[in-house]
Amino acid sequence: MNEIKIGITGLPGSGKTYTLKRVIEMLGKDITVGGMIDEKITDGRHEIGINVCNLQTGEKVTFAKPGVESKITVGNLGVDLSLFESISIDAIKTACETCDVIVIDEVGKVEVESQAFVDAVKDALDVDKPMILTLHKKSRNPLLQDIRRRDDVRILEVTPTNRNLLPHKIMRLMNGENI
Ligand SMILES: Nc1ncnc2c1ncn2[C@@H]1O[C@H](COP(=O)(O)OP(=O)(O)OP(=O)(O)O)[C@@H](O)[C@H]1O
Repeated sequence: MNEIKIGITGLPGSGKTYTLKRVIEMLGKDITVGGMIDEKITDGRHEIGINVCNLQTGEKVTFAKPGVESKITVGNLGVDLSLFESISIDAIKTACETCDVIVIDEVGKVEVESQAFVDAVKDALDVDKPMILTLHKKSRNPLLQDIRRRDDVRILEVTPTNRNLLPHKIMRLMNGENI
């Protein structure tokens, strides 16, 4: 597999995580995928929490929930960065050491508040392995700006029109096609 790094970007709710999950399914069981993924919890109408999951072990923790006192918030959810770090940092480091493909979902406004996460993402970008990241589209955070400027990261935007095709395009890029 090609050692390509792909950044999936797009507006909130455009389908970045969905695209990433489709690609992971399409990679199949013979490829080991590691890293972390954010998962929104809803009650059908409102977001009531955010989990961070270790893709390899399945371990997960709810790091944003109502009632958590924090300077960092997402709507009415308070963010506990130390809970976020308790899963994400080890998941990224282990993926860099042991997996075929590294996944980081997502490099977003909340996540970049964690310096340990920022450092882990920077280290992962220097590993010679295929990598897929999802990226907040508008944030001007320095890490996101750096990733957008790197010439070894191919940035692809999910839109309502391309969202069913994009996983196939990503697979072709990972298989070394020059498209
Ligand atoms: N290609 C698709 N086909 C069907 N449903 C989709 C598709 N892409 C996304 N969705 C649905 O749209 C919703 C939002 O998708 P998703 O969570 O992937 O967006 P996101 O860009 O990661 O959002 P956020 O910016 O909030 O993290 C989800 O309920 C998802 O299941």
